[in-house]
Amino acid sequence: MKRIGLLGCGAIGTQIALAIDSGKIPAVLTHVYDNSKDAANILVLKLNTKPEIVENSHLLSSHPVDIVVEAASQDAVKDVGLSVLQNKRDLMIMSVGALLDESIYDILSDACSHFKKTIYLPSGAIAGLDGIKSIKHELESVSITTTKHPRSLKGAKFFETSQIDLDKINSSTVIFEGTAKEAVQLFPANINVAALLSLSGIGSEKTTVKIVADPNTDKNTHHIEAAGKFGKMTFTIENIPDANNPKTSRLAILSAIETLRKYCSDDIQIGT
Ligand SMILES: NC(=O)C1=CN([C@@H]2O[C@H](COP(=O)(O)OP(=O)(O)OC[C@H]3O[C@@H](n4cnc5c(N)ncnc54)[C@H](O)[C@@H]3O)[C@@H](O)[C@H]2O)C=CC1
Ligand SMILES: O=C([O-])CC(=O)C(=O)O
Repeated sequence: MKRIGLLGCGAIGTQIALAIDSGKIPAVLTHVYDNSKDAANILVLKLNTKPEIVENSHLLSSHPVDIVVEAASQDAVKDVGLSVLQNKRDLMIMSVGALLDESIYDILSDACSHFKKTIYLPSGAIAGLDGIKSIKHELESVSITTTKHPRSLKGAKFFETSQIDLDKINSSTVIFEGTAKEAVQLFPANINVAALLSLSGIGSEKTTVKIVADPNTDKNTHHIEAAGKFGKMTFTIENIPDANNPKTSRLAILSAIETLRKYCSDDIQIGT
């Protein structure tokens, strides 16, 4: 049975832990960490099989786990990613935006080959990455338009310098247009999907992002358009937001659970 260390006990981390506890993921959750001690304690209370709460994030991979699952923040990836691989553990990353920093990407990618370990990036809150990966050498343009309720965009770095007041938006409004690289820096908890799209396709400078605040939506919608020599692909994913964290879609949680289930099972593997 695989042993899992969990970094981040919020919306995604909690559902992953419950999926392990219920046997849906055939593994044991042995260690957890969250910057918020309360978040870690509340999670452990919900579990039948209690993991140990470690004192800092680096300690997760010093224990004999097979994989560390990051469901915390881009900073957490930058802080512990390398040490997880150096300790010869696999790593699953949800805060994929961190990898659009080329120096972080190169360090982690080199460490994977050096230590013979793998980083897993679940498809998160979107679908279609199998197709994008297959046609990446023939891709000419990729765009993603993400529409969320203003409450799901609150707290983003973007608003520290923008004049836009989310509380005053009363109809669907484009609040950001730019590259994926800019988007993940300005909206670190909202647009990791643009990082997944960039890494699967033509990179973060050529992948374009539009973010729309719509007070009349109750979904997190991602509309992707890709075109090139191969033809054209469009995907629209209308996600139900998580009840505890409206920034995060239910699909992101389920894709994390499915990626881990696959990692922990000897099974037929479907898809590219
Ligand atoms: N790849 C994808 O498609 C998606 C990725 N995400 C990303 O996944 C991550 C987790 O998402 P949620 O669980 O919804 O967030 P959340 O905000 O509900 O939970 C995050 C937890 O991590 C903790 N945390 C934050 N930084 C930390 C650090 N440096 N060290 C230790 N603990 C830390 C927080 O205290 C919090 O309890 C976020 O970065 C989010 O942006 C979310 C949705 C989709
Ligand atoms: O869950 C979503 O809809 C997308 C999201 O927050 C992200 O990509 O960071």
